[in-house]
Amino acid sequence: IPFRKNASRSILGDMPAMAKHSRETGQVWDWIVSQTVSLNLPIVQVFARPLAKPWVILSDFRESQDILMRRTREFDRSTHAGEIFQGLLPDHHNSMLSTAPQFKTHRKLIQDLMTTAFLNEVAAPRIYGAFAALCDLWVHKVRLSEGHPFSAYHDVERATLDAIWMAVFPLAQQDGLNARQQQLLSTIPDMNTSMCASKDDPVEFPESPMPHAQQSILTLTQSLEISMKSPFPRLAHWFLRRRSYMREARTYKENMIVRELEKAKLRFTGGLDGGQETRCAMDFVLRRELMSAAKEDRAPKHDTRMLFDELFGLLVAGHDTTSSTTSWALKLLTDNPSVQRNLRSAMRAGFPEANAGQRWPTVLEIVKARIPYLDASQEEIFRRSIVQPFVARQAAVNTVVLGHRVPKAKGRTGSWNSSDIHLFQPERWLRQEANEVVFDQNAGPMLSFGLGPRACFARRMAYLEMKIALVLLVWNFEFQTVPTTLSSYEAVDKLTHQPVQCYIRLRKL
Ligand code: HEM
Repeated sequence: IPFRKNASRSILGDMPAMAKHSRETGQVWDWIVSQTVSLNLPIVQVFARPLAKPWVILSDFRESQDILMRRTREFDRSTHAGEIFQGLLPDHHNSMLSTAPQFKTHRKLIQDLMTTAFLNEVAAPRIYGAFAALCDLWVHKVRLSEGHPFSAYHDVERATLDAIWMAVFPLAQQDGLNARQQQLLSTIPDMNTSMCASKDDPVEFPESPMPHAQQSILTLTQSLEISMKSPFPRLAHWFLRRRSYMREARTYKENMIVRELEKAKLRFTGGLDGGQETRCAMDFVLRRELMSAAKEDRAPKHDTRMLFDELFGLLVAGHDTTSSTTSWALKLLTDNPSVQRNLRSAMRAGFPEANAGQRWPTVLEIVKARIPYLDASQEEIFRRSIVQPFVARQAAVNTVVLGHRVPKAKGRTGSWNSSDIHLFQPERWLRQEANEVVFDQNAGPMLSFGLGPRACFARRMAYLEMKIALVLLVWNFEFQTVPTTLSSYEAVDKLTHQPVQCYIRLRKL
């Protein structure tokens, strides 16, 4: 398998080139992908760690699809990817190989969380509440910004953290982060925008302080950037965890889960058959443990490390990914006004009662909605944002694929035209069927959530969240163009692939 000749001359392999690129651009994964482009091959080797086996970079969708979905005995989740999370989440299934003895028990504990019952009845109303709070906040920002752009980055980060927090633990909407931010802005009469030299100058709003519990989750999540970028993830995270701010964040997080568990146990004192109000993911997980214990005739185990880490893992995996995706979505919609207009018209037609009543679509209407252009837009957002730019597997047995080109398998998935693959075009996910336009999820390749048994556990929740976010935001606001100095497509690789700039200029509709 070809590799960069310079890499083979040093014990550090490709590391110096990767580190230089990362220092200069803030990105890593585009350098790795660029190797397949410069060697003009779909399979190359990268020596990313000293004295370790190289990474094989495969940029052929069909081959990847085959490995992820069908060759699951030959390839398991990569140990290196697991090590990135191990320091922070040692007892989360994400850190484990599929063959690990505990993997199935962990998955069983959280299996109810992607059921339609949980998603539609518990997660959807809470996600809706979080994005409704974002819309309310932006009404204040429209008033205060007076047509000036502002960065949406922290607002989106707060909305997605609120959404996953409310889905995992009980948290009243008025205690959400954006509700607090809204309270703060409601007390400000104006932002003195007349002092700005130009209408294109961005406005900076004051931020309400982050509560300790939420700040601890952000601090701990951000710590993964260090393990993500290090050739020795476990060691790098071990050193980081010795720092006092990390120890403090961990203590806050642990105490918060202990408190929430105690409250949940009280909610469950009605016994197995009575009074079990399942209000959040924590309650679903506890109910599953009670059921397993009753079936196996043993006492329920509430305070296991497995339970702590699986719940905490939902917060970690659930906010950074959706926050980065929503930030990319705002940029793409801002820079593609015709898509934004088409999407809004499709929504107005798709929610006729809300349109006639001049009200927001309800959460139930959004969950039930089948609007091909909305589905296509969110699919295109996931395709174009690629917030996790790689899917990692390791060979579990000796296999022939790595050294040899394998003929392409023809599958149901279509293909993209390389001349327009970089464009944001929801239409690529639509096709004509008899007299109607339908959404076609197999129109072309996309690996944004991985594939196969170790694909994103919460893909259904992520789709639900993006659908609710798109409906509420595009229904309520027009995203107007922002100056080119505030709309670059530069990115930075942290835990996820994030835009450096996420400025918006809003008009309330
Ligand atoms: C736009 C949003 C999201 C994107 C793009 C995304 C993407 C991904 C990707 C690419 C993987 C690795 C898949 C593979 O190796 O085949 C993954 C795994 C995972 N994701 Fe997501 N994700 C998103 C949202 C979420 C949310 C909201 C949660 C939790 C509430 C979540 C929980 C997980 C978990 C637990 C895994 C590990 C699965 C395993 O190890 O088997 N993700 N995600």
